[in-house]
Amino acid sequence: MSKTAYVRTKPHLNIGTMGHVDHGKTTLTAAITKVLAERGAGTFVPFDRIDRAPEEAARGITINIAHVEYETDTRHYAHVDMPGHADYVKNMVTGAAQLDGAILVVSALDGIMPQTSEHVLLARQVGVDHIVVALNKADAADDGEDTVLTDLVELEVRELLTAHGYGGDSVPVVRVSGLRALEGDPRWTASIEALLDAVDTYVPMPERYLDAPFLLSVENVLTITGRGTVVTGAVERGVIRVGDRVEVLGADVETVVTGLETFGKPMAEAQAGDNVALLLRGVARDTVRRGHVVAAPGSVVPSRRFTAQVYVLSAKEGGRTTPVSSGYRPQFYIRTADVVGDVDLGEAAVARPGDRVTMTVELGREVPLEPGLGFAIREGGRTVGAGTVTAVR
Ligand SMILES: Nc1nc2c(ncn2[C@@H]2O[C@H](COP(=O)(O)OP(=O)(O)OP(=O)(O)O)[C@@H](O)[C@H]2O)c(=O)[nH]1
Ligand SMILES: [Mg+2]
Repeated sequence: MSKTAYVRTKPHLNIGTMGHVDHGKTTLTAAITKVLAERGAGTFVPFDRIDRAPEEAARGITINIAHVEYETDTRHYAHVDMPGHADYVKNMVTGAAQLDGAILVVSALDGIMPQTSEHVLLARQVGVDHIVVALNKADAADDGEDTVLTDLVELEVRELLTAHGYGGDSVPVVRVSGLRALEGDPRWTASIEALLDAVDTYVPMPERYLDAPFLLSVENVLTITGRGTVVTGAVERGVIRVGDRVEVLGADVETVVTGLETFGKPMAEAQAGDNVALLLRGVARDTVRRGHVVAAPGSVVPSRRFTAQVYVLSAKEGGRTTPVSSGYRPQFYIRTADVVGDVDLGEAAVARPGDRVTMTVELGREVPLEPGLGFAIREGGRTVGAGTVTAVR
């Protein structure tokens, strides 16, 4: 079996759709691949191939993050379609951690809903610097030439983005219909073209740290029968080649990368920003888990204790209604890891919803940490805080 190798002809970026449940993220993702496939740049991925886990098909919602790839005239994109449902925000957090830009999908019929705001807040926290808005369902929002309702939703979205430091006045807001574009209606396929142009021009090519030692946070682990254990994720920094030695932090094994693929295409070398699958020599499937980190041997020292600047979400933002104090033990979502941690608030002693505080955290296990790293704090299935590491102890 020989597969066509991946050829890097254009800059590669990671983007994704986020937003409230049922606002049309998956439909829009399918529509984007359809419009580009008709341009001759990629393969159409129908809705039911994006939402493909059996539980998803049954419930009709996106649970796991789905990846698709496509190309515009100037760029190659890996696109993650993130879940909108509140229970699955944790997947959204780890998906967003690797995004260079995001398409915020807002239904023009419904306007801003709880996960619209939550996703914008989390995106800011995990370092997504550029958002383009797709005001979806524009086909159904207004009658005829009257766009009063959609105009109001647009204003509301711009305000929300400004409130989270995104410069809402300059963010592109494109009125689209994923559904009508999928059906081939030329007015609405044009709206998808306009959205893609906005992404191409508004989301800048990020700086890639190619000279740094290799690091990838494991998003998924799979077994390829007869070949071994494969881990997937986005390369955070550095370069990796077939034959390179790596260590898996968390599993405490050192091994060799014996295969490298991106979207099913073999590659000899992957670099920061690429979405890849790494075949690891002689590693048992159950020793590696999501949240482990694959890195150049000896290049990172994992730790447990850190100091952070944290924003405690207000009740209105879906956070707690009561303050937290030292001894609080929520879950910390760091890169793709999900680890329990003990909070020490020092002299402040308590933090109320809506407060910005400094805290020291003692994690339940060691993970690679560094100043500037963003994370989310969750408890009982909801996000209660978002922070940035300021010092590692
Ligand atoms: N009228 C209209 N309906 C749409 C449009 N886009 C999506 N829908 C409908 O809205 C519903 C939800 O669409 P999805 O694409 O599954 O929404 P989602 O945001 O991916 O939902 P989750 O992944 O569960 O958060 C479906 O019934 C779609 O057919 C659109 O542009 N116009
Ligand atoms: Mg979906």
